[in-house]
Amino acid sequence: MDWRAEGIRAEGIMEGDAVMGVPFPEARGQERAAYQVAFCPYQRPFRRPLQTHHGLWRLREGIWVYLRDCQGRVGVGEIAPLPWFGTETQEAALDVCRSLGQTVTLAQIAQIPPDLPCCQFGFGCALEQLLGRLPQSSPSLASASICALLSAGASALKQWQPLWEQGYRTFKWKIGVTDSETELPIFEQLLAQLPQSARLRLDANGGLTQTCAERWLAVCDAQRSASRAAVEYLEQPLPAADGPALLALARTFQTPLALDEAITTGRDWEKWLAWGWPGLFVLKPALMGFPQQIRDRAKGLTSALVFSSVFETRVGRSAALHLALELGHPQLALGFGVDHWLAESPRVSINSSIFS
Ligand SMILES: O=C(O)CCC(=O)c1ccccc1C(=O)O
Ligand SMILES: [Mg+2]
Repeated sequence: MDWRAEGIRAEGIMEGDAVMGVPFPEARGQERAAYQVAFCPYQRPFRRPLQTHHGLWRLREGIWVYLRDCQGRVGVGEIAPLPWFGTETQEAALDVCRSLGQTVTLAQIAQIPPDLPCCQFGFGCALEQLLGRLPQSSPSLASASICALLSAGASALKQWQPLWEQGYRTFKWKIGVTDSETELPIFEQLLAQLPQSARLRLDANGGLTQTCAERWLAVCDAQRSASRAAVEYLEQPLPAADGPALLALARTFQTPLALDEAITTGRDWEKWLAWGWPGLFVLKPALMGFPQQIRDRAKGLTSALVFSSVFETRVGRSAALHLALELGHPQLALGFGVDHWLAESPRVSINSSIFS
């Protein structure tokens, strides 16, 4: 994969802001600036494998990207691929990093193509941090503004209380992992246990059939009128490709729906907007390309955006949370309560020896 050649050729057309103006408005006039570049792949195991409709996930892999300019200003970003959401693989991202020499220009970064959205995010965040557009420090957030991810199945019944005591008020529970005969009774137990002020998000990861989704939503609607803890929404009940069926469900039931797997690319995003999707949009910044594109895409949608983690380390998390605070609605908990799932975050250090 040699997109670098493209980037170098493209430098000729970098005078105007046709290309540069979009991803990095702060850097106008610096199109030819070259940055020293370094990268560091990491691996981070799950304490327990994460179970979703897509299967078991045991190891989070990604890459930290470092840039340094001629004044010694440094920025760091994270590439955290999620191929089962349609992004590039870790290997493809490593190919991109390895294909670079010791320096990269702004023009080359701006030319990373949309089929490498995690690379766009990683390099884009590193550059924005260096330019002062994204802060270097992580935001600190109260647990009440974060949604904590519970284990699938009956383990959730024992898991929510300690998290409640830590201040979490919104929880997410994966469904469509086993059959609904097993999951529905656990769901009803969970709702009965949770304090009335708690909110529960369900995430099927596209794993329900039409009939099953209707059953789940009928139960969710009934629970809403029973003034129990509320189901805030059901995320991606049907496969991403079932557009018309998803729209019909959203229009039939009271319980809101959220799109996740269905909106992984910019083009999907446009399509669902054009269809007039009445529900919520899950936005996983680390999968969504350049930070500036994320800002553009979020415009006018604030109250419908649910920001969500992809188990990135503190580098990507910090950038994603800054974007969430900038673009999201304060009443919608951020889907970043996932740290209890992973082994301690690998250490990230920035010092000169990173740059050869
Ligand atoms: O969104 C959240 O609250 C937690 C994060 C989460 O569920 C998730 C994390 C990694 C990959 C996919 C998903 C998902 O929403 O399906
Ligand atoms: Mg989801």
